[in-house]
Amino acid sequence: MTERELWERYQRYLCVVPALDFTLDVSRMRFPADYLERMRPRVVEAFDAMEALEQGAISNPDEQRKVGHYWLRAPERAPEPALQKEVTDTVAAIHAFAKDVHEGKVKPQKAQRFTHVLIVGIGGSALGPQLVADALGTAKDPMQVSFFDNTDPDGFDRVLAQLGGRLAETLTLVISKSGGTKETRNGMLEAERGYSAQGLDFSKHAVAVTGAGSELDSHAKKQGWLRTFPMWDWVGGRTSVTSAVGLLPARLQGLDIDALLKGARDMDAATRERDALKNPAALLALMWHYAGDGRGHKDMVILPYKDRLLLMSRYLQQLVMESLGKETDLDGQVVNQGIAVYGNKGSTDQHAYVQQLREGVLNFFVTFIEVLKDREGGSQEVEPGVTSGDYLLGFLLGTRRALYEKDRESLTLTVPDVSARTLGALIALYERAVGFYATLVHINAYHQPGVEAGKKAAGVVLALQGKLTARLREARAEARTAEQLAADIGMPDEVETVFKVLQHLAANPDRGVERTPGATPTQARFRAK
Ligand SMILES: O=P(O)(O)OC[C@H]1O[C@H](O)[C@H](O)[C@@H](O)[C@@H]1O
Repeated sequence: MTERELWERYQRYLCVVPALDFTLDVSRMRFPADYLERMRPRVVEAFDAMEALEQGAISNPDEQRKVGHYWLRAPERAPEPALQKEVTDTVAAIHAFAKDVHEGKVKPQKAQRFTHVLIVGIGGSALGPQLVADALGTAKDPMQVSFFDNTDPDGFDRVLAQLGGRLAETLTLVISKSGGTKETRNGMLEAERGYSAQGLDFSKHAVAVTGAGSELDSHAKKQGWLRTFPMWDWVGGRTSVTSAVGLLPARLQGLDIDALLKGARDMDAATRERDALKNPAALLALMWHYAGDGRGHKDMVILPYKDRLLLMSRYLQQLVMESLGKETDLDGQVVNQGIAVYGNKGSTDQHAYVQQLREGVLNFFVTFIEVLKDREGGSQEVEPGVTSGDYLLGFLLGTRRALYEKDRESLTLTVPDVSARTLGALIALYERAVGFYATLVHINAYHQPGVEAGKKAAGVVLALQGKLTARLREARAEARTAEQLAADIGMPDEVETVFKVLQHLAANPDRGVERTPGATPTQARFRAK
């Protein structure tokens, strides 16, 4: 197509949300003229399914759960008055608690004021808070935020070392919907140890966000933590950023959570529109479907031209891949669905992988995110009449054109700024697009059965380690190979796992296992020290 024809196509398909100053441009997707018409029956089905979901249907059939994240931004739409009240009461409680913390009414054990927040969580209990904190945070925020989002010992040490003596002024939020996630439990225990090492009582610095009656809920109550905020079974982890999971950290950081909610609410309103061409979430889902033939054949590359949106791709990775990456469809047929998501930011990536995007394997489509506002205040000129921000736009348009010339398709989202309102809108847009896409390809977007397998297998490894260390203690000074030890504990077929566990224990001197090299690495001998 010529530039003129593209301009026509741009105007024809431009999807605008005036209330948010938001546009979605699909002109650089080469879908045929009749594509949207052909998809109409499935789109109608997707709109119907979404309406039923918002009205409180059991839209997550495997777990027999309602899916209510949209009610978090519009409590009046929740199907039961009790739910509405829980949502509004929780937002009010978050405001009141954060105010008390900022004013020093809720204060730490041995300092005047809380100045830091340490968030302990993983997956949906960390990615949303991380995105919001990084996108909207400033050096002037009343509280700075750090994260424990793994069970990496060195990761814990690094964050604690950065906090140093300021741990005394740090409020720790332990966030877990289920309240039983091991990485988060470990992070909590490691944080507790950090406070104790400084002569501080963890419970006087700790707040939980979790489901009522969970392990974490009971623990927090028993230990007399400062406070607990609720999570509900009708909010999925990866869509929980507009619940206490995302709102509490953001409000403590000093961010405008009402604007975040308003942005999401306005996008929700725009994405209830039943004309797909006027509904950015429906159009987005249709473009994903077109790009990957409804089979996820093309990866979604997220390229925000703004440093503050760097974590968007990581956030969307969970939202999209955990929702859409499914073995079976709603009828139990094996479909192995999904869309792979990756990305970082432009123009930085132009100096990294954009080479492959332009010339290499054609297995992707790009989503450009354009932010109109350059910065707070004015910009200097880096060349006569040209600012750094002009360069950023130039690189976006240049890369988009260079890709299009080589038949590489792209979508462009344009937003006015990176504000709480805009971020809320982007989050809501993708939540809804994922929901629509799931109906287009007939899968349940709201469960994650595949995640459990890895967790169970990890449990088996730790149980094996218990047997192994008991056996090593029994064998005392006698050094034995992994083969021998696997046979000793009655698990000869698990010899590789036995070897890996021994190798790890021996590499960490405090674990009491000594390794004597053998003719090959796997013939090494191990004994208790
Ligand atoms: O919030 P939690 O219950 O601790 O769960 C944290 C994460 O754990 C699991 O692995 C799920 O797959 C994620 O969807 C979830 O966000």
